[in-house]
Amino acid sequence: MVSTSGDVLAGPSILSTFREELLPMANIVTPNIKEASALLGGIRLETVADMRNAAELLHALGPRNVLVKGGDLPDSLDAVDIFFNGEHFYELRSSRIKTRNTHGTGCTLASCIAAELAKGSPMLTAVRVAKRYVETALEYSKDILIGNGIQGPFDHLLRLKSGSHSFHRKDAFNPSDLFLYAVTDSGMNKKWGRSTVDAVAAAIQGGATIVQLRDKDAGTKDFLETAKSCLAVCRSHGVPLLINDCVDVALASDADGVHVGQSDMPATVARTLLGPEKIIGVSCKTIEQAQQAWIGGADYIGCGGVYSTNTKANNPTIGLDGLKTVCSASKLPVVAIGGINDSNAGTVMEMGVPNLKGVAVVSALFDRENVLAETKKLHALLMEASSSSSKIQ
Ligand SMILES: Cc1ncc(COP(=O)(O)OP(=O)(O)O)c(N)n1
Ligand SMILES: Cc1ncsc1CCOP(=O)(O)O
Repeated sequence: MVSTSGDVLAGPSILSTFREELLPMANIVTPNIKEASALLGGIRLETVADMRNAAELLHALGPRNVLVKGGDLPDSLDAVDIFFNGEHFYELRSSRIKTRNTHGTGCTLASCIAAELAKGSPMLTAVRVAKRYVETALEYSKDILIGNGIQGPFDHLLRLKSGSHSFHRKDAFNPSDLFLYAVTDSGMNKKWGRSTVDAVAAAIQGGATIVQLRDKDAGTKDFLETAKSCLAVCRSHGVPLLINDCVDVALASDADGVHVGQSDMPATVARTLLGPEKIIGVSCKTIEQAQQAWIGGADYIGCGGVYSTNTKANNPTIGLDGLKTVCSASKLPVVAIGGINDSNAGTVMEMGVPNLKGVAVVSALFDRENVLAETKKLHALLMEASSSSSKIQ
């Protein structure tokens, strides 16, 4: 209806047909901000909260799912889209790519969603994969010069040209992926009678935005097998998978990166082994450790334990004050960890401290009977908390 360049492609005369005939038939509708506003009688859409409201109002017009695209949202560093399936909201973030070559992104996104659905993907997965494709294609073609218009087209054939066989793979770390960080525990999953792979699939389905495979008991061979199986699940959903501690397993499985602690391989050595594109996270409790992680080439820090936990023995807590201190001084994005669950995640996120991008949780997701339901609950709560702290990070 309204292109990325602002051109009106469908005038007001057909708005009522859109609303009354097309939307009730649609499986998903994917308006940008201007289109959502036009469909809703010209309402103002200026914040993520406005986008959630618009998604709900559009859903009431009949489509089964709504994706309000926030690429044009003023003042946001990331591109934030709101997905609503009538039950839950999902805030899907991606890095804003500086380029004039954005012509056709909306059509491409919708076509890619349709193609993923045809392949049998669930709707949220299809949307995530499509977003990742568009983001990767924009990055790939951001500098091409073609034609004379203000906006250039982007290049859909990157996969063939770059020789890459997996465009789901992350080539650059996106800090917004730290929003809901699921850290597995094989003991907990075994206790509840499920495999790590099934648990990871359920967490992703529930809204986990990054996964870490943490298994303190497995031998290298079994750990590698589990990593490969989980990687297949994560890649098909466009969610990064990191390996706890074991750089060799990360390398052998081609996972997206590692998370290392203070007594593990130093970040600088891990970076040399893994190369520039893999993600490296480092556990930090102090400003000095955070500084060192940055110097060592880490991408993010895990800060905690914030609250006490039974998941990790002999791990002194730093509390909310310790978290704030490290976050404020950190040059890297931060994820809070330790004793975080649905009773305190809101408090952590509502603090709105600089650099804090999300929470990492083990037992609140995996020491539970229903991983899917727990992840959905925590995701909804984090969404609420981050929008009520009215931060667009
Ligand atoms: C995201 C995140 N933050 C911190 C940790 C803890 O890592 P570490 O200090 O290496 O302790 P173990 O997990 O190895 O027991 C983490 N795993 N993830
Ligand atoms: C691995 C780790 N590092 C610091 S606290 C912690 C455990 C977090 O587990 P839980 O989320 O169950 O408290």
